[in-house]
Amino acid sequence: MNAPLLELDNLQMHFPTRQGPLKAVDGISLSIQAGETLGLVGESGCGKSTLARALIRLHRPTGGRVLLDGQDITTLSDSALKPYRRRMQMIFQDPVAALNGRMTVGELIAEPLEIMNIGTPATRRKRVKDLLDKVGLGADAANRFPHSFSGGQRQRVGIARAIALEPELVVCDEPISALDVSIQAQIVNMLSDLKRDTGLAYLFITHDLSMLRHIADRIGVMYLGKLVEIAPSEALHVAPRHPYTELLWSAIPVPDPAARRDDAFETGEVPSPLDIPTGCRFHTRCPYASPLCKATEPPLKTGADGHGVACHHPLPSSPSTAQQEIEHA
Ligand SMILES: Nc1ncnc2c1ncn2[C@@H]1O[C@H](COP(=O)(O)OP(=O)(O)OP(=O)(O)O)[C@@H](O)[C@H]1O
Repeated sequence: MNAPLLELDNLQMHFPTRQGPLKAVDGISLSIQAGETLGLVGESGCGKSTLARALIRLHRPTGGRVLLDGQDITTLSDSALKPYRRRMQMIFQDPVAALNGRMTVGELIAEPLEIMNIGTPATRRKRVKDLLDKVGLGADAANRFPHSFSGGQRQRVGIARAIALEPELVVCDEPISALDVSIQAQIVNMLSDLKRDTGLAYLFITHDLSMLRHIADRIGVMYLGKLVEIAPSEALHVAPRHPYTELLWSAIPVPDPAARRDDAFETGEVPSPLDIPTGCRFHTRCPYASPLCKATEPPLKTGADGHGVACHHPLPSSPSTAQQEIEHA
């Protein structure tokens, strides 16, 4: 396997609060290969956005390392980061909301090029036109203001701006969750086409697990600031090994009521990241928890098949394996 495009080594992002450190990201190691789509899932508040922001250095991590192409960028100053910034971009839920409403779409898309001193005004105008074309907006969109656009069109503007500098990694933080269902598929297909055409990699954060199955090469599952499972997308859907992943999957709506799975177990409350349980942080909600789980945090162990799980009592990797395990017991 090639050296990863991006590598996180025990990354931490703790926020100081009056009640003590809030451990939003609490020691995550993972890598993203060039051209790969890594999906990231987990309940609200588990630290997905914080991880995304720390890895593209919108936050300065409080511990661990971020390596881009082997270069340690964890603590680089803003000026030293500049050449790395163009290689990693982010798409937000409503990217235009955060931008200057007085700028035209053309100005918004050209802005990253200007900041990086790329091209002349004329070549930038040409590039904006090409980018608008690429995201399915006509060239006349350049002179309009984003607030006059629909949600789907605004997301296209956000994507054009994100890809203006030809990044190698784009972090997509819930890019479709605010859009009508009919528009969601168009945006996802466009992102897939861009990946096919340019070979860029995505970190894709979403609550839409069924969609992720189709677009992600691998999926990571986060719980209370930790990565509890990571595996090739299909393996994670067909044979999740962490009880928390099983819980997430059991919550996916099934179209055919007759095929609906029983609720795996009562979900209970997610503990506060200000007061993380001892041992395995999922043990307070886990039906399989043993005294070991309460006492000792399980490390993430990855098998030869690339399936990693952090659990003392992982679920069997497939029904046949389960049978073998029973036979050998
Ligand atoms: N700047 C900050 N200061 C203090 N706490 C923060 C800050 N940013 C995030 N948090 C806290 O960190 C935790 C993780 O938040 P984060 O937004 O990363 O979760 P998330 O998994 O992305 O949630 P969602 O799916 O709702 O977007 C939450 O408890 C949140 O309140």
